[in-house]
Amino acid sequence: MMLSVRDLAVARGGVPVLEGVSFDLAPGRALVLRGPNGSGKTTLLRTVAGLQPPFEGTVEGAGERIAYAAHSDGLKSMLTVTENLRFWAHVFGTSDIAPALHDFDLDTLADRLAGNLSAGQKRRLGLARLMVTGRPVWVLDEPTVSLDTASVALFATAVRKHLAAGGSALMATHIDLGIPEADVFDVTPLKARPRAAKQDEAFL
Ligand SMILES: Nc1ncnc2c1ncn2[C@@H]1O[C@H](COP(=O)(O)OP(=O)(O)OP(=O)(O)O)[C@@H](O)[C@H]1O
Repeated sequence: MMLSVRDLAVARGGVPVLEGVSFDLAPGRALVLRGPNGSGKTTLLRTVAGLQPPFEGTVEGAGERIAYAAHSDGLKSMLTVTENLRFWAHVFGTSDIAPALHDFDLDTLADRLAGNLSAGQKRRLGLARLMVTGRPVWVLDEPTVSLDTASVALFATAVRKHLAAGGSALMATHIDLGIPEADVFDVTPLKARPRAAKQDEAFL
């Protein structure tokens, strides 16, 4: 298994928002998280990615195998598209940025400063970064925000290529990604029951 989540409860500000979350993610599989605004999808993804500790339960197989892409694109605005990807390739110990440029239709933008890109172009670059990490588990929070229809299709193709290569993906999204083979996990029934906050987490 790439990722095993067992009886996980996740919290914001020390208050649990979801509990009893269990799922497995196998190589080559994608899992789409669904649930209304504020239901805890972002909190769950951040916990799985190791950015905050579980309130209860366990996450196995995460850590260094995860590439996490959140709402903010994390781009260096004073570097070009190519320089951004080279930077991330260096950080993650990989070298080939050509497939990432190509698959996200960034070839014609390669020499533009990231800061001068449109919102959707920035998002494409942020997602292209996932490819150069070389990491097997992609954890994506609303990956298609700002993307037009054609770019959503590019993204879906890139995810499928990643799955075909034995990678896996965990994604929160409100739209249909065009990846019909993905499994769906609705967090709505897992809303945490009210209980006392854990004081020692209030400072995280
Ligand atoms: N610092 C905080 N302290 C307490 N509660 C918080 C804090 N930050 C966020 N929350 C609450 O935690 C809940 C879960 O938020 P989260 O961002 O995980 O939801 P989401 O499912 O990703 O929502 P969306 O679909 O709107 O992105 C929300 O009700 C939110 O208001």
